Order: sequence, then C-alpha cells, then structure tokens
Amino acid sequence: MSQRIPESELILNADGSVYHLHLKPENLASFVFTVGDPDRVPLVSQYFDEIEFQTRKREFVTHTGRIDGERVTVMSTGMGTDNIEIFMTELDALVNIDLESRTLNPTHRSLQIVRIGTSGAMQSDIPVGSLLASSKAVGMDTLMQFYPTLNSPQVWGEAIRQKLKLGFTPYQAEASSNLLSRLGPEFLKGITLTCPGFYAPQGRTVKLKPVIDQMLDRLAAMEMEGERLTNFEMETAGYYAMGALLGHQVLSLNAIVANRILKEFDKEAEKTLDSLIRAALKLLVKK
Ligand SMILES: O=P(O)(O)O[C@H]1O[C@H](CO)[C@@H](O)[C@H]1O
Ligand SMILES: O=c1cc[nH]c(=O)[nH]1
Repeated sequence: MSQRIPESELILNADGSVYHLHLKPENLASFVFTVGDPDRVPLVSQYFDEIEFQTRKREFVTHTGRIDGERVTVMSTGMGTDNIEIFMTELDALVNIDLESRTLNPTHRSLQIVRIGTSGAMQSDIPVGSLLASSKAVGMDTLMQFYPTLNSPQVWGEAIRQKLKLGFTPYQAEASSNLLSRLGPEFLKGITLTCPGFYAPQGRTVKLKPVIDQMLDRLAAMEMEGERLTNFEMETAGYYAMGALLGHQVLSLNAIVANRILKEFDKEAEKTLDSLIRAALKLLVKK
C-alpha cells in the first residue's frame, strides 16, 4: 500500500469532500467540461438532459448530469493557472486517491477534461468569432518551476525566452492527441500563449506601460517549423502540464473574442461562446 497522505497535505471538508472543489468521488463524471466564469456553468448544463448534482464553493461551481445517457460534469475554475493547479490536483485526488485510507488507488483512472474558454487572437487572419483548439500551449507563468520537468518538447519556451529576453524559461505542453483528433472542421488549430495576467502580461497598455516593449508584435512575428503563436489566454498551459504529469487527457478550446492586431472585440461574443459550447459537446461520444 502507498504512503498515507496527511490531513494537512490533502485537506478534506467535514463531509469528506475535497477542500476547494467541495466534491466527493461520486459527484464527478469521467468527462469534464470546464469554464472560467461560474455564470457559464448553466450555459453548458442547459444542454444536459438532466442534472443530478449541483454544488458551489468559491469560484468552483459544479453541475453533473447526462447527455444522451452519457454522464458528464461541467465545472468553473475561475481565472489563472494557480486555480488550475488546485483544480487538477483535487480532480485527480477524487479518482486516484482513496479518501478514506488516504492512499493511492492501485489502478490509475484517466479523466477527459475539455476547457471551453475565451481568448484573444494575436494574428490578423484569425478573426473574432473563430473557434480555435490549442494543439500546444506555452506557459509564461511560474507554476512549472514547482513540479517535475515535462517530457514534451520545450522549443517554444526557449525561443520566447530569447526573443523577449526573459529572466525565466516558459514551459510548453501538449493537448491530448485523442481529443484533438475528434474535433470537427469548424476548429482552427494553434499554439496558445498562457499568461499570468490579462493586461501587461498579454502586452496591453491601459495606464501602466508594460516593461516588455512591442510584446504583441514580437510574439506574433515568431515562426518555427512552419508554426506560429496564435492566441493569448490564462489557463491552457497549466491544464496541459498538470494533465501530462497527472495522467489525464486535456484539450483547451477557445472562442476568439478579441483580435489584438486589428484591435477588435467580438460584438457577438455570447453567440460565439454558445457555438463553442455546442461544438465542444460533440466530443462527448457514446461508449
Ligand atoms: O473565458 P475564460 O475561460 O475565463 O478564459 C479567458 O478569459 C479570462 C480573462 O478574461 C481568462 O480566464 C482567460 O483565460
Ligand atoms: O485577449 C484576451 C481575451 C480573452 N481572454 C484573454 O486572456 N485574453
């Protein structure tokens, strides 16, 4: 039997649920859709045939139900990779740790996790209203400084470090090839830059001037082996890295609501998001 995980390291609530997500193992389906905004959870679960379980703690709202007989969960995570670290760790604990004995289960269970999020394009030919799947992601945050080294290629991280003269090396992680291969033709594929903020970390100036000059244009011009960076958001690299380390299949889907080069915002962002939700639901195939 594996070592017992102490009460201070994996915290459970008085009812036995995991600390932040407030879920017990039976509340979670093997296929999980995620959204950033708690108010978007019902926009996904409106397409469920039934909702059997609902709960909320902090920004983590959960609805579990069924579509065409398939059990499915939708959860909100809030913004940023710090939340994704909590989310992925506790989700994994629900399926791979015996919460009674506090030991690892003898067999690993892999979840399928699909992010349905918003994003800003950094290329002029990716218009607002596009649906884009992140085939890989590069993390500009520090999360992976605290976890074991990823086995996947890290060429983009090193190239961005050199291009922007950063004092750290961004990390790179990949989407689940299985989930990616099941997408319909409505999706563009791209390389997503995950940033630890919305304004200066994505090259925006409101009042404060970002330290990195011309960040958007310098990133947009990068090209390696026929690939380029396509979009900014704030979670995908954290999902992919934690998914790789914990053994779960993850895919991040983006509704492009801003085009940073053209300086446009999608006037129909809600419609675009609904198209993304409906396209993402097609990934839930009958077993
Ligand atoms: O729409 P969501 O999924 O929240 O994603 C994007 O929107 C938020 C910023 O507005 C960040 O979380 C970013 O990643
Ligand atoms: O530009 C954008 C739009 C949505 N979300 C982001 O993080 N950036």
